[in-house]
Amino acid sequence: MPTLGPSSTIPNDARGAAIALGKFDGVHAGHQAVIASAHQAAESLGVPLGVAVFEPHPFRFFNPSAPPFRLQNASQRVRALSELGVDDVFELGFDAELAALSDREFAKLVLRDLLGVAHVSVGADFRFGKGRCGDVESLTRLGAEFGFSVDAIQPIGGAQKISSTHIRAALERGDMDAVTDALTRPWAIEGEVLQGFQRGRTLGFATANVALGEYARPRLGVYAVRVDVGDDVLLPGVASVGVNPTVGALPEPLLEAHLFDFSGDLYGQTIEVELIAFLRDEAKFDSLGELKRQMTQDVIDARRALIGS
Ligand SMILES: Cc1cc2nc3c(=O)[nH]c(=O)nc-3n(C[C@H](O)[C@H](O)[C@H](O)COP(=O)(O)O)c2cc1C
Ligand SMILES: Nc1ncnc2c1ncn2[C@@H]1O[C@H](COP(=O)(O)OP(=O)(O)O)[C@@H](O)[C@H]1O
Repeated sequence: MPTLGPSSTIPNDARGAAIALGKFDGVHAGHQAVIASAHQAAESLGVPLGVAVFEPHPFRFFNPSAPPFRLQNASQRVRALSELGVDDVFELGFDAELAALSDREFAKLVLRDLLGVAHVSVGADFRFGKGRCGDVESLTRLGAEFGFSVDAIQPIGGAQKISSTHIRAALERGDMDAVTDALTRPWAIEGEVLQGFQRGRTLGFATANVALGEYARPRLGVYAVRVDVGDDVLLPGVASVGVNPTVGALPEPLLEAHLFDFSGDLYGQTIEVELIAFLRDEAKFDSLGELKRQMTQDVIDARRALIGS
């Protein structure tokens, strides 16, 4: 999907929506509350429901060499938003031109001229415009000037407020129950299956390898997983997220998923791997025989962890 800029145009029937505006990386329970507020406005105004997101993530734009941190790729976000009943997702290209707009210019050029919004819902701590100059108060004032209503939604989750930062911290601890609760769905890595060193099949555990790319790094180790190999059926399996110290460490952690009771060819296909439960930390074994013994045990542990999940 091409990203939109202040000089883009959108189809006429997509204009005039009630939108939720933000980064929405993860589409977690807190984001869902903001989108529900826009949904209500869309229904009462009789207009489409839209979500406007920034792509790339503004943090990435300002910190090009920061470590990977994303909870979702752009197509996972679009799918999660469609499941909430969102009619249109507007990806606003976050570049030097957009970053330089003042809060008033953003409201005028993007919200009024480009999208023609009827309503905007944001999180209460939403900031926008050059140097984060705009906030809910200025957005509300600009809405009155440019003809849209504004709602700001307080964070949900009480003292332990649900946030992308809190989810990333839970991923680093391997606390997949906390991650799944906050996201309202398991965390999943989507990517193309790459060629590895072909050692897996000789060990008796063929593994479909997916690069982590822009995804946040979860705790390194072994997980019980469910894998969508492209037909919306979830296949059970066990996966390692690690650098494989036993066979000579990789420069970057890699996701390797072994699917139970499966023997197809997945190279080049896009698969989505849901990390359901953390089983153990990655270890360096003295021999391939010991690694293989542990992997056999991992399969048993993963099968058990997947029962009832
Ligand atoms: C369930 C599972 C657990 C694994 N645990 C470890 C581990 O603890 N230490 C390690 O060095 N590699 C571990 N690995 C990675 C293997 O070293 C790797 O899959 C194997 O070398 C095949 O690599 P290849 O796909 O590049 O051929 C694990 C892999 C799987 C599927
Ligand atoms: N049960 C399975 N789980 C995962 N991948 C499998 C399975 N059966 C066959 N495959 C295929 O085998 C490939 C992995 O084989 P492997 O020997 O581990 O090589 P690689 O080093 O490329 O990971 C996968 O990418 C997939 O195409």
